[in-house]
Amino acid sequence: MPETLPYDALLLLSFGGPEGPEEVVPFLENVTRGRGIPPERLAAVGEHYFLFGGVSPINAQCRALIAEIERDFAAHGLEIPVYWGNRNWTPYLADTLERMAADGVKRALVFVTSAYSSYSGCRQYREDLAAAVEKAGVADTLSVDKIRAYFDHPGFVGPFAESAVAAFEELDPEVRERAELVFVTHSVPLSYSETSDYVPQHEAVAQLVADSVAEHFGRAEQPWRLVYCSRSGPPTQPWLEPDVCDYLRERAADGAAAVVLVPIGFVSDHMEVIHDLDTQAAEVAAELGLPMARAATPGTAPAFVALVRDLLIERSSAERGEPVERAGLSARGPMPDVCAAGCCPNPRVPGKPALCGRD
Ligand SMILES: CC1=C(CCC(=O)O)c2cc3nc(cc4[nH]c(cc5[nH]c(cc1n2)c(C)c5CCC(=O)O)c(CCC(=O)O)c4C)C(CCC(=O)O)=C3C
Ligand SMILES: [Fe+2]
Repeated sequence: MPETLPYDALLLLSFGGPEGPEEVVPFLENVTRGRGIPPERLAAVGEHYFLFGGVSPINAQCRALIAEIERDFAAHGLEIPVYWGNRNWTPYLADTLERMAADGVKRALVFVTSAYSSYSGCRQYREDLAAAVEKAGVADTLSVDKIRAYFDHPGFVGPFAESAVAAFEELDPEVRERAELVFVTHSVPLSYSETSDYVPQHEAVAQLVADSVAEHFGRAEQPWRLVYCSRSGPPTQPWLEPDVCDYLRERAADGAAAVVLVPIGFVSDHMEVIHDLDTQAAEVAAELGLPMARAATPGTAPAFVALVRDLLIERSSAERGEPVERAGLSARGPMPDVCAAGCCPNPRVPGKPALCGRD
């Protein structure tokens, strides 16, 4: 597998989620340990999972993506094995690292199922990698690098551009022309967004997708708005706003004709998408009599699967000291291979060891 040297494995690293009712509470305990989430919020989020039989969609989505990555690698003659580990549920990252070391893996490249920079989407994964390498006792035998943030890669933006157009086309032709384009991502505390490019990166993706929509429908310009879902934390702590449901109420009051929601914050239909958008926001829109369509996430779109291969080859070439072409559609990307010292900090837990960064 010369194209992927010096790497001898790819590790898909994700969030993890429960796969049965009895797993919901222990999963939430893993996620929120030491994070000061109010008990009411925790109970409410538990209910979101119970509404879906206690099963998060995320693990099945990771399995499906890995199956497609393996097929894509084989079709392109890449023989590198693909492993899977999660931060918050089985298969736990530390267990996977232990198995990789036992299999003889020496240097792995990590693909995280989060496209943007922020504490939650980047450094927290790198801190968990540091902790898991320690826990697995593989620090001396197995090293890991992390693939850069890929928010503006054509393999991520392209599927959203297509699905946004498809969502407009789902709407009644009567309202399609006047439908408003609304991008949705996961809210984070302002203390995270102020210390990362989280918002400008989303704005860059939103503009690219809006440009594609405008071009497809032959419009001079397609206005858009970025809104947020899944706020948690105590009410006293400021988070990114507006919330998607509040925004829908505001737009309906102003006489909006229809909305197209594009969940650019999510690589697949996570709980936030199937609950906060398809259940909660859809309910609010129905009450308001506001027609709503929701664009698909990349999931296992061929372009997104190919993105993983492209980023693996990009990073492998870079590590071999070869010149590389880096795909990136915005002025904000491509991001550096190795995170800058002190990037994406969590002001509440400073100084935790993290891998894959200059610090
Ligand atoms: C930016 C971001 C992403 C995107 C980047 C990425 O993909 O990693 C993300 C992903 C996800 N978040 C997820 C689930 C949860 N996140 C929580 C809590 C929090 N998320 C935060 C941010 C983010 N989260 C933050 C700032 C908190 C507060 C606590 C803290 O400061 O860390 C809680 C606790 C309860 C609650 O308060 O909601 C849960 C259950 C799932 C699984 C979904 C599924 O099952 O399909 C996924 C993919
Ligand atoms: Fe989250």
